[in-house]
Amino acid sequence: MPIKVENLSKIFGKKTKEATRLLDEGYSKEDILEKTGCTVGVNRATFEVEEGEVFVIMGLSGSGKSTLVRLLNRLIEPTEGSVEIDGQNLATMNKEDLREIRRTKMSMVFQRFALFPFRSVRENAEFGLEIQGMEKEERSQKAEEALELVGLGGYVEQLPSQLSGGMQQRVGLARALANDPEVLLMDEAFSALDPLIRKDMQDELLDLQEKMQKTIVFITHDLDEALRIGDRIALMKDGSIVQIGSPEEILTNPANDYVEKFVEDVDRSKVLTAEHIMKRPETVDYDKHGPRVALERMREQGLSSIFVTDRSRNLKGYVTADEARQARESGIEKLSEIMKTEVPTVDKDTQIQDIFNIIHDSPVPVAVTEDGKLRGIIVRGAVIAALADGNEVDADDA
Ligand SMILES: Nc1ncnc2c1ncn2[C@@H]1O[C@H](COP(=O)(O)OP(=O)(O)OP(=O)(O)O)[C@@H](O)[C@H]1O
Repeated sequence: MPIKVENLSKIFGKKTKEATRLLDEGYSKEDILEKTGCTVGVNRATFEVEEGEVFVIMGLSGSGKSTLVRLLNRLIEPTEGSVEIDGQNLATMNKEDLREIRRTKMSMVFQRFALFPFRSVRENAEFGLEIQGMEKEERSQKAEEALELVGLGGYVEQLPSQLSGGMQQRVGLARALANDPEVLLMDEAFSALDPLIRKDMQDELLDLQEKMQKTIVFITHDLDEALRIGDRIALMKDGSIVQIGSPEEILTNPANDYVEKFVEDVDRSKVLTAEHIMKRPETVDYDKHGPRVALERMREQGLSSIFVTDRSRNLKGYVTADEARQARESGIEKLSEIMKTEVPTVDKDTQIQDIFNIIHDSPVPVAVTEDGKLRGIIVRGAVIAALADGNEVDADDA
C-alpha cells in the first residue's frame, strides 16, 4: 500500500496561522517559538513511500520524526497538507473508517512495548486482534504464526519477564505483524536494544521484509541503522526534510552542508559496496579468442591482465599479458592452456572493506559476479579511493 504525503505540516500551539506565515517568510524554528509561542513540529513534508519499500525517517532528537509518523496515521491532526494511503485521503476519512484503517491496514511498533506482564507471549501477540473482536481460536492461530515469523515459535506460553529485551521487542513486532497490516510504522523500534541484538533485529526485519513486502516507515535517530535498513532515507532538521535519497546518494551526494556534516563520520567501507565502485569489464571470449586477441585487447586498453568469459558471460578465468605474450611466442593458440581459473570474486553487495582485504594481495582486479556471470571488475585504486574519502570515484581515474 503506497503512502503519499503532500505539504504536510504540524505546528503546535495556538497562533498557527501566524507561525505558518513566519515560516514562509523564512524565520527559523527558534524565532517562531519566540514570536508566537508555537513549535514547528513538521514543516511541509512531501514524499511518497512505495509499496514494499523501507522508508527511513532520520534526524536528531526534536527534528520532528515522531510527529511526522503520527501524522501518517492521524494520531496527530495536521495543521496543513494531506496524507493518502492507497489513494484514500486520511484527512477526509470519518472516525470509524480511520479506526478501521489503523486496526487493519497499519500497525505501529514502538521503542518500549507495553507488554502485559501476566499474559503469555501468545496472548500479548494477540492483543491487536482481540480488540478487533476476533474469535479466540483464530486470533491464537494468527498470533502463533506471527511469533513463528519473528523466531519465537517456541516461547508462546512464556511470560514476558521470562524473555530477554530483544525477545520482548520481537513480541511487539509479532503483535504488529499478527494484524497482517500493509503498512508498518516503526518508531525507534530497536533503539532500546543493545547493539548486537539491535543488529540481529535489523537483519531479521530485512529478511522478513523480503518475504512480506510491506510498506515500512521506520523512524530512527541512528544514522548507521538508517543506512543499513533503508531503501531510502529522509533526513529531517527542525521539522523540515532536508534530503531524501538512497543510503548511497545521501553519503556520496549530500544535499547541503548539514547533511554533509551529518554523514561525515560514517564508516563508508560498511555502506558502499562492490556495485558502487565496479566498472565495465574488458573481456575475451573463451571459445572464440586466442592469446593474440587477448594480447591486442590488453595493449589497446593498457591492461596487464584480462578476464575470460564464455558467450553467456560466465566467468572462466583470466590471462596475464606476460603469459599471453609467451604463449604467442611458443605458438600456443588456446586460452584454456594459459588461463588461470582461480579468480578473486565478490558479489555486488560485498562491502568495500572486505574487497580491500581480497584485492590487497591479488595480482588482478577483483571480479564482480552474479550467478557466475561477470558483471564488473574492481581495481585496487577504486577501493582505496572509496575507503579514503567515500566519494564515488571514477575507477578510471583511480
Ligand atoms: N504535543 C506537543 N506539543 C508541543 N510541542 C511538541 C509536541 N510534540 C512534539 N513537539 C515539538 O515538536 C518538535 C518535534 O518533536 P518530535 O517528538 O516529533 O521530534 P523527534 O525527532 O521525534 O524527537 P525524539 O527523537 O527526541 O523523539 C520538537 O520541537 C518538540 O518539542
